[in-house]
Amino acid sequence: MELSVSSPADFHVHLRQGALSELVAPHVRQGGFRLAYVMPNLQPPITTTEQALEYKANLQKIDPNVEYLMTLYLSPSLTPEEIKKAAKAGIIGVKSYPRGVTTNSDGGIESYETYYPIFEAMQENDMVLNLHGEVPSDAVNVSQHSKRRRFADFQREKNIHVINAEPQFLPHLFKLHEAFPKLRIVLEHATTRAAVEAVKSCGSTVACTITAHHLFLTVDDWAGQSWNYCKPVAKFPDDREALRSVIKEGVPPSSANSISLQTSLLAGHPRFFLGSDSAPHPAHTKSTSTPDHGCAAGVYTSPILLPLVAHVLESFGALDKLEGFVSTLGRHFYNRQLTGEETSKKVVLRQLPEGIKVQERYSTGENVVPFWAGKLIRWKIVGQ
Ligand SMILES: NC(=O)N[C@@H](CC(=O)O)C(=O)O
Repeated sequence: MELSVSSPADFHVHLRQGALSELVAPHVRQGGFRLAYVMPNLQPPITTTEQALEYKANLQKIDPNVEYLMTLYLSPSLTPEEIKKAAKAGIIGVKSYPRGVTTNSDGGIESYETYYPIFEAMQENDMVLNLHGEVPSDAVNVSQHSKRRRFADFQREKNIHVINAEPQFLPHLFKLHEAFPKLRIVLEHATTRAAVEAVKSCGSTVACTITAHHLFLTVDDWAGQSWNYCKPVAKFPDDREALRSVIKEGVPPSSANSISLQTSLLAGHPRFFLGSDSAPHPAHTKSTSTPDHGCAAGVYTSPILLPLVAHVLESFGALDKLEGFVSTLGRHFYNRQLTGEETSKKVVLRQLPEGIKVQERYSTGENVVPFWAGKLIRWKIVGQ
């Protein structure tokens, strides 16, 4: 059996810098994708229009055949004037990382209200706010435990940890949406039923990305297995079920905005689409850790992305939603609809009942291990 998909688009991908970028940027195409929405958490982070355009030019040198959509990193140096400039230069979004929750988030934000003038400018200039939807953990550590602590101290703690960090973030999403109803907001890489329900309950300006790996994994798969460790961490089976169900959901045309009846019924919920959060790390930072520093957070899916998504959608009976999930719906939200000519440029997948093994690692100067390494996938790209 063969399937074809029009111009797949990955609406959340980490393409890194330097030698790692040289290795991983070409994997966007190799994985079947034509558009990459590029994350700005480099070192130093991408905080200005100039930096974003320079980064884009570097990526274009590595692979000119991908459309790169650029983002800025939300930080105190960003101003409403810079937002206007960025929008004019074709930069699409601003990514918010709460301080300290994930890779390169030390310069991340501590309070959303501080940034209201930025969000106002983004709303006016039709830029997208991309949210890493977790609040920082405040679990008591061992050394604090050993000190004498008053009851009031315990009450003040919010008991936040990797499992509840996403649900605890959702009030911020509601507040932002209420304050800026016209601002397009994407809750990135949702992992919980609570997040799915929250996004559904918001208006048409709020959407949500889902990764391929979160459709496979639950907590049992990363506890003790560093290659599957990413932020937000995969949650419980019921949460994974919610992610799978919303992809399968067909919706009536009234709530599908301008998407046609036929497309909306075939495509799944119109505000949930793929953002792989493909996040490569040098292999040694994933496989070893010290008592002070755990392993790096991030799962790498770019080189196998389209076959991987087809494989997992097939496993839960959603193969008919593939094109909506990886192309049409995200493109619709981001106003990157295809022209007639582009629609006819298809990526073709062939089903391999016996499966094909995922490569164990990718190397040049750097060495990166992909998700599902050594395991079988039932789909292969045969034309693009
Ligand atoms: N997802 C991850 O675990 N890691 C991402 C950062 C992020 O998006 O959280 C990375 O840049 O490595």
